[in-house]
Amino acid sequence: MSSVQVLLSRLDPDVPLPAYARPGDAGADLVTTSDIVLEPGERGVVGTGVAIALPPGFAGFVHPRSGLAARVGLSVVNTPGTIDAGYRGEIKVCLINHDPVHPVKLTRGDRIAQLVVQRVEHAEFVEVAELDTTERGDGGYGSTGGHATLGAPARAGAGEGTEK
Ligand SMILES: O=c1ccn([C@H]2C[C@H](O)[C@@H](COP(=O)(O)OP(=O)(O)OP(=O)(O)O)O2)c(=O)[nH]1
Ligand SMILES: [Mg+2]
Repeated sequence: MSSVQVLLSRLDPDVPLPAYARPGDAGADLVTTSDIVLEPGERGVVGTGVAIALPPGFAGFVHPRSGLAARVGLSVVNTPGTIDAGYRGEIKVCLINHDPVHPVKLTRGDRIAQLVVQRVEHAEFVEVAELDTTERGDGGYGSTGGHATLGAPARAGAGEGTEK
């Protein structure tokens, strides 16, 4: 995998730097600098202890970790969070507990999200009178079918999805 050098400043010297867990991983894990308990449905912004200087033409995207999402319902409210190349502040993560029943307890140093660094383009928006015709046209939001349907309202206290 190609790599790009990203300058980093540690704002909290005692927490681990973002790191790729395995060779070839797309995301470098980010840690929380604070202990936090999120009640069901609650969100909270945590620091990661680092600031970065992405080169022009790159952006960072803060994604949830799938293991935490599946095991405890932890996600990122604005997933993926966008880190602009010009941003020099601390990378923060707006976490949310999607579990309907259990609180999520996080401890300083826990890996809570992952940063994906990608090349991005700036669009040059060119206004025209009419756009070209395509097979999809203006069909969206389930126009190709295959979407789920609503079931009966959930029981109070139900917390676990059922695998069928
Ligand atoms: O998960 C995130 C998302 C954003 N940011 C920082 C870096 C980013 O460059 C800046 C602005 O993010 P964004 O543009 O998404 O937020 P906004 O609400 O549009 O703020 P602004 O008006 O400052 O652009 O906030 C984070 O630290 N973590
Ligand atoms: Mg913005």
